[in-house]
Amino acid sequence: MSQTHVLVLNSGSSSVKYQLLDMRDSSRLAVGLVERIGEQTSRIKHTALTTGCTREQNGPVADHQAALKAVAEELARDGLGLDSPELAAIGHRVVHGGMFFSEPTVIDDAVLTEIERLIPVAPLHNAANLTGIRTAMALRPDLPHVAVFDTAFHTTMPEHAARYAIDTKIADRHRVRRYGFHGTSHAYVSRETAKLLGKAPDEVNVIVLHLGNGASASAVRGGRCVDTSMGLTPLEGLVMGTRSGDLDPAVIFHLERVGGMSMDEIDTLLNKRSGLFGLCGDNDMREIQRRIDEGDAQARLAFDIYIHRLKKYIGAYYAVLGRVDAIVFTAGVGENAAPVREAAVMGLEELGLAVDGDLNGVHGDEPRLISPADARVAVAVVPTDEELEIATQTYALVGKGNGTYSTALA
Ligand SMILES: Nc1ncnc2c1ncn2[C@@H]1O[C@H](COP(=O)(O)OP(=O)(O)O)[C@@H](O)[C@H]1O
Ligand SMILES: CC(=O)OP(=O)(O)O
Ligand SMILES: [Mg+2]
Repeated sequence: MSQTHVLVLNSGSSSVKYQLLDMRDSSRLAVGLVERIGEQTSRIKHTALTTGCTREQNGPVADHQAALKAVAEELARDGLGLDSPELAAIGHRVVHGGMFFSEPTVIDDAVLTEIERLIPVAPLHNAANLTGIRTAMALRPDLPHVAVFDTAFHTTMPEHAARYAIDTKIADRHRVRRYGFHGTSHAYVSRETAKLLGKAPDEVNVIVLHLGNGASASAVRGGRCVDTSMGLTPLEGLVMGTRSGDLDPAVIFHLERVGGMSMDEIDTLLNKRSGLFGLCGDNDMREIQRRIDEGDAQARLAFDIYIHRLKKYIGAYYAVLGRVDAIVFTAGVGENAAPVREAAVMGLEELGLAVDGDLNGVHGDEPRLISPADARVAVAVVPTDEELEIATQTYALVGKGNGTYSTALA
């Protein structure tokens, strides 16, 4: 039997998203999500596209290892288990790849060690990624497991965008630089945007706004990333669901010296109790919009701070690129929250940016333009598909192309 299936695992800090695809036509055979891992209220939602059947289970899932076992069981119930002879490879999203990985990479011991070494600079993500990989490798040690790194797409950033203005020797010794994240999404969405404009990726300059729970912006010139808003860790840049994004680094000294907080407490504050959640007690944009509609001033201010930061990055990346062909919104907030899109470009008409109210209000799953027909710069909504991109890169690497596996560390 030919091996044409790829399983993609996207292990997040408290969730595992997965997709099984048949790479002959990139069709999805099964998709699912385990969320709120480690809590009493975990939920597993699994859909087999082969039968159209969806199952949901509620109840505690203790950790990522248990979550992976549950995923394997769900797939097996539909005859799509991990023991399938049709499985060609398993692709894993890995958030931090440091300086080493600019390409998808077959995972071996050296790669595992490097992903582990990077845990301190992606604390919410790399540990979960690693558990996902180890559990899946134990279930199918015979298959190639491929890591696709969030940082990879950003390795093209020029030094003047990637370096912080601190002592070069200290920065180099500790590998302190801007790496950027969500790269798989920025790569996929910028390419799809070129397609939507009827152009080749190397012909267009795009500002991608990936607004999910984590959020980042990138400036993409001719298909290559030239700047992005996340830095050494996924904390820098935009206001996010629970992360602060940019702040004066002296805030940290102040909270430690004057506020009496420990470094761990400040870390938790900035990563888990800041952003929209810290500002108004909610991190879900749907809830924030509902509260604004009811006249809630705290939710309104949180929204305004979120938009103000977003606008500053649009302006910054406009300046970095010089010429912008499209601004594109993606991920949970970007794809669904029309008021965010409208507010983000409001007042930027002089830059050629506007949204058409009717087009912006239409909900859909397809890439679409929301700018007026005569707009100088296209404004678009392009749903991201990190899992499809990971599957495509994984399948290409394992060989169906050149037949060789390579690791960036070899
Ligand atoms: N219909 C909607 N309207 C507004 N915001 C939404 C909607 N659906 C999802 N969101 C936002 O998207 C976020 C999740 O985005 P997603 O890209 O799935 O995040 P992640 O991959 O980081 O978990 C939610 O927290 C919520 O703020
Ligand atoms: C890197 C990052 O922030 O990822 P996520 O949005 O999945 O949390
Ligand atoms: Mg995401």
